[in-house]
Amino acid sequence: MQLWKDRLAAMRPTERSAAVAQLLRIEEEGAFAGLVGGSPGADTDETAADSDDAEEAPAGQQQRQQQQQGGDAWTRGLDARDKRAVTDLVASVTRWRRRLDYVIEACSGRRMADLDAPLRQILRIGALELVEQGAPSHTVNEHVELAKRIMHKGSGGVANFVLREIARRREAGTLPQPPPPAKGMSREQAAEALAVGASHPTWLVAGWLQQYGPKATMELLRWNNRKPHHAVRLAPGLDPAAVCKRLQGLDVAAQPSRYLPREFITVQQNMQGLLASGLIGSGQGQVQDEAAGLVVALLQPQPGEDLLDACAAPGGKTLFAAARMQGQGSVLALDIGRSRLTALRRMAARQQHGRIVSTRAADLRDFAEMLARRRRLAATGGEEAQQAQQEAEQEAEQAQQAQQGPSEAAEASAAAGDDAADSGHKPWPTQFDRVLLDAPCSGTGVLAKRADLRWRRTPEQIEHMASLQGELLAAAASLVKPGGVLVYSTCSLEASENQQQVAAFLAAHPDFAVEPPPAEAGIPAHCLSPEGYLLMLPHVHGTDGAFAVRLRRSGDNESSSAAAEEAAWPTS
Ligand SMILES: C[S@@+](CC[C@H](N)C(=O)[O-])C[C@H]1O[C@@H](n2cnc3c(N)ncnc32)[C@H](O)[C@@H]1O
Repeated sequence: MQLWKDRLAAMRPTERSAAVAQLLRIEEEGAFAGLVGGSPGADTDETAADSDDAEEAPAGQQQRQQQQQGGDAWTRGLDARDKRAVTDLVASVTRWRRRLDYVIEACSGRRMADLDAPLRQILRIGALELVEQGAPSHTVNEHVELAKRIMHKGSGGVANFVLREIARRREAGTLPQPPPPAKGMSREQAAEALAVGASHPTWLVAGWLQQYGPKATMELLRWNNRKPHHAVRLAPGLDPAAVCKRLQGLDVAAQPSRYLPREFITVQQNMQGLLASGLIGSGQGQVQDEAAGLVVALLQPQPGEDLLDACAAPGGKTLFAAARMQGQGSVLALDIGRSRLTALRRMAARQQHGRIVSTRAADLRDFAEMLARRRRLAATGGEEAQQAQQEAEQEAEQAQQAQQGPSEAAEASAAAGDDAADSGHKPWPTQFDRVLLDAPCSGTGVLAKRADLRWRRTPEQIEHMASLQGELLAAAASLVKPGGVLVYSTCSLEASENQQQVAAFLAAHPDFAVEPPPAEAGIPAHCLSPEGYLLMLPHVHGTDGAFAVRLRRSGDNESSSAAAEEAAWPTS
């Protein structure tokens, strides 16, 4: 183990030392910038709690597990308020990292890459406090001490020199500023200038400049650097106005959502007060962005229908859909991530949806292939059809046993007060009335909440995701009944993951057509693009970014459906 790790673990933690530890985890282990030592489900302002979006990094999962097991040495002894301060500090440093590095490099004449990793984090924290938060110059002493304790005297000397120089230049009004974009710059130069100033990767800004233009890009960059606000979906039957009134009494600035006023509220500030109110802890409210809610509104699940949520975990949309179905029908929540489905089942039971929600851990492509085979067998009639039916029943039972240990089954059953534990036994249909494909994506629409994501994404990943999305979309389409509805959604702002996916899908699936949402779906007109897509832009709508399209499968064109299915899933 590196020396600094031992030293960090041995010292009595402070907010700054804990922040250094977490920043190192993000930089070296790919952890995400949120939730330092908090309890799961009680995430505060800067967490991934409601960005039911981009996948959770394995390191992030490890971190959650560690926290569930009582936290780690680096936060031991810090109370909940301190931990939230650490979370905020980590998020701010992560968000402003590129700009802070620019200032540090300009003031020190050294490249960040040449400094040791812990010293980089200390300098970033110090620079943030001095440059962005107006901390008094004498706080430099504390950073110097921290550098000496975690590393050695020499590191303290570097911290002293660099941070004093930043403080001096701040007093003199000569802090180095990244050059703003100017006339005559090439597009690449303008992207670079904007990206350094707003602390984003250049390639991302260059793409947005091309797709959205300079004005919208600058607004989006500003949005991503603001402290995010959150929305909460309320349990059915709760009156948003009454809940907001109660919260206002607790000094929580809350109001009914302007997009989903009957089910959501927004919380502008004081998330701590919200958590203290017990609304989330009691299961009466779930942190969920309004844009995610609108995706479900676009899907319009109806009581009594069979619904497949094809990429369901962690389950925010599954549970909202189940709430809309009022306990009637069935919701199959499928995801490749088995452990995240366990959490989803617990939440479903807690929110009284255990009766209609069942889960399945599988790759959607394999699952679609399996059901296509079952349909083919069933279509042959006779013995083979019976075999298909038996297979379905056995399979559902096995899945139930594999996924639900006895204690969990009992818990779900008790919490739901019904036969929740048996709900998974019903064989799934081979095609569904409605299918939601909330695809794995780059998550570029949630960068305000996921400060680390902007540094983790690469153009190659987006290319890879786009190709996966195309495959998942074809698989999901095969699971839609003739006449049924397919909603494809992402929390990405990239055309390659959104509009271009739809265009490619429609070209390969003539039995599907875009269906603009009917008035009853309640989607405000200004949230829809001219093509009828749901398009939530953070800087325009004040929500997470989201894209969704509602596609209707024709009911009378069986041959083209079958042809498309055959093309997607060869029978061999
Ligand atoms: C955007 S997240 C879904 C968020 C979820 N709909 C919600 O609202 O809480 C995408 C999900 O797709 C899952 N996934 C990725 N590849 C998959 C595959 N091949 N088959 C099934 N699920 C997959 C990931 O595990 C992740 O949970």
